[in-house]
Amino acid sequence: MASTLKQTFNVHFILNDSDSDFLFGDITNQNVTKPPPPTFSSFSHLPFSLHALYINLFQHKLSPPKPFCEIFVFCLWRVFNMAKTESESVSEMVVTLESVRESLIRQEDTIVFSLIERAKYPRNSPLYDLSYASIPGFSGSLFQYIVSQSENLQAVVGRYENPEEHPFFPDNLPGSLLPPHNYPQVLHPPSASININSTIWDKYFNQLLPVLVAEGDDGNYASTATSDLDCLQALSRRIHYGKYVAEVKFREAPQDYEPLIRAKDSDALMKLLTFEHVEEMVKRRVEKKAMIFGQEVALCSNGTQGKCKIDPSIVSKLYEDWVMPLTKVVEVEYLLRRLD
Ligand SMILES: C=C(O[C@@H]1C=C(C(=O)O)C=C[C@H]1O)C(=O)O
Repeated sequence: MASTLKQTFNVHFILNDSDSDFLFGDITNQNVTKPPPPTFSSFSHLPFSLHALYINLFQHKLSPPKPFCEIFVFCLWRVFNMAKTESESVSEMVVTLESVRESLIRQEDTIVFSLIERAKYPRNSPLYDLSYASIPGFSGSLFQYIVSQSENLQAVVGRYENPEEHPFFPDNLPGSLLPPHNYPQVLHPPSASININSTIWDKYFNQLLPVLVAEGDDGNYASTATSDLDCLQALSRRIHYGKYVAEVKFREAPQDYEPLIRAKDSDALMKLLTFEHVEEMVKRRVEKKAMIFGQEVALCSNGTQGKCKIDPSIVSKLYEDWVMPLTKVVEVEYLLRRLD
């Protein structure tokens, strides 16, 4: 289905409002019918009724004067170009299993780099200690304070308008002050309520940090907090991207998913959306990335070759134990709402 849509978008020119309504409607409409191919009459809005004149000339077998031909060709070129640009921006909205997997692969880089950065600092536990900092008007750890303040600022500048982003402190966030951006409407709207950041937070601090960083306190709390937040946001974006994965899987096989969704059979949905061989590749690839991105780079041999800034097996374990399982939890949650 998705590849059919992609082909459709790539060949069809948007020439008037009703055509573009048709295309934008396609994204959420499962009963896609093929749009009519562009015909000569599609160019009827050419300036100065050129097309009517041209048809008359053709019908009467007259040959138009040369400058007229040139203007006509120029106008045609403009219309084709406008149509092409618009058609390309529409095709960007087309998501396929291949394109979402490419995005997940790119997000691995962000996650691995952010973990390497966090490992630069020791644990710095006062940052997370509820009794360490007393901030007037705020009850919580220094880290919670930094995250909630950062999210407030990010909300004002539009971060959470993007359906790929999910805040850790969603309550009482201010709205965006920016003009709205036209994000592609790919997801089924009820999925906006899915946010498993509290689970991600818990696993990050209780399972990942203890094995990723060394014990100790170097006082760099603000920098450490920035690194933690980078990791958490990258992990959150990756895991909630499961919404997009679920949407394309649903679109590609609604006949398989619909009965399970209606039966609210979470276990069967989980089984249907799981691809073990893909998960195996993901684990091996992130381990390799951690090894390559984290290696010491020296111009001449100084004994640090082969040394790695983080243990690559931690990253593959992280993916195996909770990044992929949580992504699939998001996928199931999404599918359970898909027919609402
Ligand atoms: C994300 C997908 O769904 C599942 C989750 C995966 C993951 O989190 O990397 C990989 C394969 C699938 O079992 C996918 O099919 O690509």
